Amino acid sequence: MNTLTINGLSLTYKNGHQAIKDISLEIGNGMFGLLGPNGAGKSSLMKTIVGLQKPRSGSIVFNGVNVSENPDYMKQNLGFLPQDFGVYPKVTAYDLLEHIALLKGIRHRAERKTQILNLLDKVNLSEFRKKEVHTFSGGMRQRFGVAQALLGNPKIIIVDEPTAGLDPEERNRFNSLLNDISKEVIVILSTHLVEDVRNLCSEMAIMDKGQVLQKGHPNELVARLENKIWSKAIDKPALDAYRDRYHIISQQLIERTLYITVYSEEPPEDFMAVNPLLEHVYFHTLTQKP
Ligand SMILES: Nc1ncnc2c1ncn2[C@@H]1O[C@H](COP(=O)(O)OP(=O)(O)OP(=O)(O)O)[C@@H](O)[C@H]1O
Repeated sequence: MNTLTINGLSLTYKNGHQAIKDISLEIGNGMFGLLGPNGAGKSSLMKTIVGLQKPRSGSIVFNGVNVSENPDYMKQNLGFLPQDFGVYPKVTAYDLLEHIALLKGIRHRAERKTQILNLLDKVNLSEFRKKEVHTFSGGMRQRFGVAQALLGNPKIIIVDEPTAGLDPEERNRFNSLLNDISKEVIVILSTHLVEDVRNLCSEMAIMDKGQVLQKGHPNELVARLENKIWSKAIDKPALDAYRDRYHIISQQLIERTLYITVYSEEPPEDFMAVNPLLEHVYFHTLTQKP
């Protein structure tokens, strides 16, 4: 079992912006979802975990090793799948993996070859190993990204917004691949897609404005909202009046009718009861007054 323990972590950028505020998390094997809107601080947290930037205070301990004091240990055990690689070189999938394997310090030629062929098989790209990576579709690129992240048998894999730009079929295939690899390693998935966290993660945290506002098991967080979520179709001009009276967690136009969803411990008059979902947990958390 791998463990990542983050304790009282804070990070302030040079311009004085505090992107991480006193975060503590305990993460074990399996998929951990880090959910939050744009600018919440997810990337800042992940970059700090992998050692790309130093925290102002607090500690990150991976398998008993303090990451700030011993950054090499994290590097040796890390697989990182960024949102986008930017430029895809005109080299074949096999050759690019070979290059990355060398950078990761896999020196033994036969071992490199075995790992690369196994990984290409795992991500379903064996038949495309001689194709140049820049010709790959979005889904193929993401699967290639997983293969490079898995080179060197990492114990912790960090994945930043992995399904952005994938079509539904590619997204399902990619998600099931992540699910398979997360059994024996820590996979941290940073995303603003509630659905991906619901489908994949056994533990999660919701971040906003540099803070962790909520954490736990998705099903348990959903269960806490049982009998507290209500919905109603309203006339748009009445929205402000409802806002004054109720804790509106989201609003949605469905076939030109405006529906509001509210959080209330007591049944509000003329509202429909709604079965809580993880998206209600997310919106309720983000709209709670401090
Ligand atoms: N190098 C930097 N210097 C100053 N401020 C920064 C820097 N990087 C990020 N920030 C700010 O820190 C906050 C958190 O940014 P971060 O990229 O961590 O959020 P995020 O949750 O990953 O968002 P996104 O999903 O848009 O990537 C934002 O307000 C951002 O503008």
